[in-house]
Parts: sequence; C-alpha cells; structure tokens
Amino acid sequence: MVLKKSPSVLAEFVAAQAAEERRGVRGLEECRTAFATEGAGVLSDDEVLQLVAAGTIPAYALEKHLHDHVRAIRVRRALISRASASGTLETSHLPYHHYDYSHVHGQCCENVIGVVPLPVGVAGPMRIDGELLHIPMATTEGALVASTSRGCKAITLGSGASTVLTRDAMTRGPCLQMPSVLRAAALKAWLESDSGLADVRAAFQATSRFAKLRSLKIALAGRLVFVRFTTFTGDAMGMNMISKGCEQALRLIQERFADCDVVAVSGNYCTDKKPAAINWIDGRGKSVVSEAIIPGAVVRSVLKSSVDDLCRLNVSKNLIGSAMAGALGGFNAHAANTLTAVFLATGQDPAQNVESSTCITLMEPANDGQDLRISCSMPSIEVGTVGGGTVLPPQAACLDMLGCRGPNRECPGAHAQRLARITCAAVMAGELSLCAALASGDLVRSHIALNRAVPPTPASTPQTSVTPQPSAADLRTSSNKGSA
Ligand SMILES: CC(C)(COP(=O)([O-])OP(=O)([O-])OC[C@H]1O[C@@H](n2cnc3c(N)ncnc32)[C@H](O)[C@@H]1OP(=O)([O-])[O-])[C@@H](O)C(=O)NCCC(=O)NCCSC(=O)C[C@@](C)(O)CC(=O)[O-]
Ligand SMILES: NC(=O)C1=CN([C@@H]2O[C@H](COP(=O)(O)OP(=O)(O)OC[C@H]3O[C@@H](n4cnc5c(N)ncnc54)[C@H](OP(=O)(O)O)[C@@H]3O)[C@@H](O)[C@H]2O)C=CC1
Repeated sequence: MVLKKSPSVLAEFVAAQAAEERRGVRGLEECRTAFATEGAGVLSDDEVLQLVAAGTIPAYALEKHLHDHVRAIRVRRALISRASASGTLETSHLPYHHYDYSHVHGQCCENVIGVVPLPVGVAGPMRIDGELLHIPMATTEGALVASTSRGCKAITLGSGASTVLTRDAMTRGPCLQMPSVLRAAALKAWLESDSGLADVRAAFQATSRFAKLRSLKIALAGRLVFVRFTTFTGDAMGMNMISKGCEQALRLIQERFADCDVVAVSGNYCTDKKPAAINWIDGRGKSVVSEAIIPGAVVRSVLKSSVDDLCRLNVSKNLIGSAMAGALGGFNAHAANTLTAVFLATGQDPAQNVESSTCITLMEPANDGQDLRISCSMPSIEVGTVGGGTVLPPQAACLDMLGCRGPNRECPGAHAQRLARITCAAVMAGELSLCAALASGDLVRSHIALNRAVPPTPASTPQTSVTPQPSAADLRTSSNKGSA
C-alpha cells in the first residue's frame, strides 16, 4: 500500500471529513476517553477512524479492539481508501463478507482487507495406490485442470498410480559463528559425536510432542558453522515446529560452547523457499516417487500421442532441454503447475512450491514397447495437514476430499505423507497430459480454447498480411512425424 498522504495530513483529512459528513461524531479527546473507559466497541466507525488516524489504535490492531472481524476490515478499508490516491478500496470488488475469519488472525494473515477467492477445479478421479480420488486444484490457468484430468484418466485406465515415500524429514539450517576455524572444527566434532547428538536431540525434542530429530549435517565456511537439523514433524509441514526446536538446541550449544555466536536460526542451509541443490540431492519434507504404466491404446485414444513420441519428447525436452538450460531440479514439464494448484487448494505455504516442485519425469517404453512407463521423482514435497492455511475451512474441505484433514491421531505423520503421495501422483498426471499435448502439437490450440476468454472473431482480426497460423493438425504432421 502506498500512502499518498502523510499521517498528519491523513489525520486532518479523516477528522475534517468525519466532522463534515457526520454531525454528531464525537471529538478526538471524547473518543479517546470513551475508548479508554469503555473500549472501542462503543465508538462509531468514524470515531474509530479518528483514533486510528491519530495513532491511538494501530490499524493492524483493529480486530483486537473491536472484537468484530468484519467491522475491523470495514474500518481498515475506509482508512486506506481515504489515505490513497485512488480511493477505491472501500467500494471495490475485493470481497470481505461471508468469510470465516476466526482462524485468520494469529495464524494466517495480518492487516486483512478482504479475501481473494480462487476457482477450485477438480481433476480425476485417479486411482492412486488402489484408491480412486478426486483432486482439488485452485488455479486461474484455464486448461490446467482439464489437462490433469486427462492424465488422471489415462493413468486410471492403465495401472493406476503407485507411489513410494522414500524419506520424511523437514530441515532447518542455522548459521553459527565461532572465534576461529579451529573452534568451528571443535563444535563440528562435538555435534557429530554420539553424546553431542544425543544432547542436542534431547533439547530439540523437548519442544514438541511430534518433532523427532533424525540427524545433523554440518558444513564449515571459514569459522561459520552451518548445521542442518533434519526432523520428522508428524502431520505438520514443520517449519514453526522445527524452528522452535532449533532455538532450544542452539541455547544448549551456547551453554556448551560459550564462544558460539548464533548468527541466524535460518542460515539458508535449510533451504526454505529458495532454489538449492541441497534439497534436490538430500531431500526436504517428503521425498516421493510415483509411477504408472499406460497401455499403448490409451496413449493413442486418450492422450492422442504414441509411446515413441512421448519418450522422445521426454528425453529431448525434460532431460536434454533442461540440462541445456542449466536446470536445478527442473527436469519436468510443469510439475510446479499441478503442485501449486494442489498447494493452494489444500492450504499449503505457496512459497514452498519453489523446492517442492523439483521433479525429474522419466518415460520409457514398457511391455516390449507396447505401453508407456512414466515416473515422477520429487525429493522435496513440503506439505502438512495441520497448521498454517490448513485450518481455513475451504482449504480444510479440500483436505477432507483427499481423506487427510488435520492430524492423524493413530499414526502421526500419515496424513501429511498421504497428501505428499497424492500430490506426486497428480503431478505425474499433469506431466503425462502436457507432454502428450506438446508431442501432438495441441498445446496452443487447447490454451486458446480453454485459457483465453474471447477468441478473436474474423471481424476483429487485423486485415493485414499476417502469415496464417498452422492448425494443430498441421503442427502434428510437420513436427511430430509418426504420431498416432
Ligand atoms: C485440454 C486437453 C486436455 C484436451 O485434450 P483432448 O485430448 O482433446 O481432450 P478430449 O476432449 O479427448 O478429452 C480427454 C479427457 O481430457 C479431460 N478433459 C478434456 N477437456 C476437459 C475439460 N474442458 N474439462 C475437464 N476435463 C477435460 C477429460 O478427462 C477427458 O476425458 P472424458 O472425461 O471426456 O472421458 C489437452 O489439449 C491438453 O492437455 N492440453 C495441455 C494443457 C496443459 O497441460 N496446460 C498446462 C499449462 S502449460 C504451461 O503453463 C507450462 C509450459 C507449457 O509453459 C511448460 C513447458 O515449458 O512445457
Ligand atoms: N517459522 C518459520 O521460519 C517458518 C514458518 N512457516 C509457516 O509455518 C507454518 C507451519 O508451521 P508448522 O510447524 O507446520 O505448524 P504449526 O506451527 O501449527 O505447528 C504444528 C502444531 O500442531 C500440533 N500438532 C497436533 N497434532 C499434530 C500432528 N499429528 N503432527 C504434527 N503436529 C501436530 C503441534 O504440536 P506440538 O506443539 O507438540 O509440536 C504444533 O503445535 C505455516 O504457516 C508456514 O507458512 C513457513 C516457513 C518458515
């Protein structure tokens, strides 16, 4: 938000407008007294605005003082409207009514001015590990849900998706500084000793019923010591949980090493919300691999492609093309597309799509070349079914659809692992369909049909000598010889 007026001008503006427009609004001092003695609930909106403009009530604390989410948002919108050049927010289409704000404050967002509804489509059903599931996807990219659905159909007509979870451990990598390289090496040696690890583990695990410290990975950069805490976090994605545990462990380390200076609880050795090879190689969150066999007939009838064309495209694009581009975990077509849509629908932290969507997609002929084998290997899917946005009712409803809402009380961690497996299978469906569309030359056509609201009519097309665009069929014959 850009405030175009200074706070004092703003105060005058609000006060003057309130005085002009609403006779009977109490003056500032009277409002202050009423607020101090009876609370903000007894004030009119204009009176509250005066107090906010005068700095008596911080704009971000309106919920706390008004005990009414909708009213707090209404007052905040009025304040921003009157303080900004455009002045549009108060009456804008950003909705704020008919929303359950009870879980928002203190967990999901501050300074709320409304909600941005996203369409949620459903892909599937897809058979995943023997179970038929419908997958909710929040997106504004037309064709994405249709494409994932097509992939789900092809997979389900084939073997179904099988998934394996190879690792489940969230990481946090604080940065510590020692007085010298020798002292840094001494700290490293202690952390790597059985007794050091046991002491750190005890301190760390005392902060949570669910966190289990699996290992420490230590790297030195001069006298800086980076410690990657690798932790099981139950059904939580785990960043708050593990950061809390790290803080406690760092206190213990400082008790043992009085010359240890904690530079930051996150030293980017985690690595959270940034591309990094360490996540691609060692994994972060859940590491999952999904696989399916698609019969050749289904490749032809549902995907409009062939086994050979898909394998050739996968090697050329997802492996060689990505290598040529210097990809870091991006050996796929659009894992981030499907994953982010599932993340948004199910209340995951959207910024973690950076590392969560790293994926290598492999395709090879199966059953003597008749059928297609596809797999997606995703080392860093960071998901939870408790905490963060998972508590919001719409997101929780999507988790319910997938049978993994909230904590799994019998087997903590099973819900989050299930969500990671489903996400990996959904990504595989998206990979299959987009690669097929690219192999058959259908990508652009499908996006013009499903991802652009008003196709140009002949009347609105410029009558200049534009080279005619090839049709999908032309593209198919020219660029994909041998396609079905
Ligand atoms: C759009 C299709 C699926 C049509 O594909 P089609 O083969 O013409 O579809 P169809 O009419 O024969 O239907 C086949 C199945 O697709 C599904 N399907 C079909 N239409 C719908 C629909 N409207 N709504 C829901 N589901 C739909 C549905 O499952 C249907 O089975 P049915 O239910 O009829 O038995 C196909 O052309 C396609 O997959 N295109 C690719 C679109 C895509 O994947 N877009 C993703 C974004 S691309 C991008 O952003 C990333 C990129 C490209 O830049 C990354 C890169 O560099 O590679
Ligand atoms: N702090 C940071 O640096 C970062 C924070 N985030 C944000 O962190 C939030 C998520 O943090 P996260 O730690 O996942 O969630 P929470 O902070 O909500 O922690 C999980 C809570 O759920 C409790 N719990 C109950 N049942 C279970 C169960 N079955 N499994 C696991 N925990 C259970 C835990 O208990 P107990 O108290 O016993 O552990 C804990 O209190 C998101 O909003 C995300 O955006 C994202 C990146 C970085």
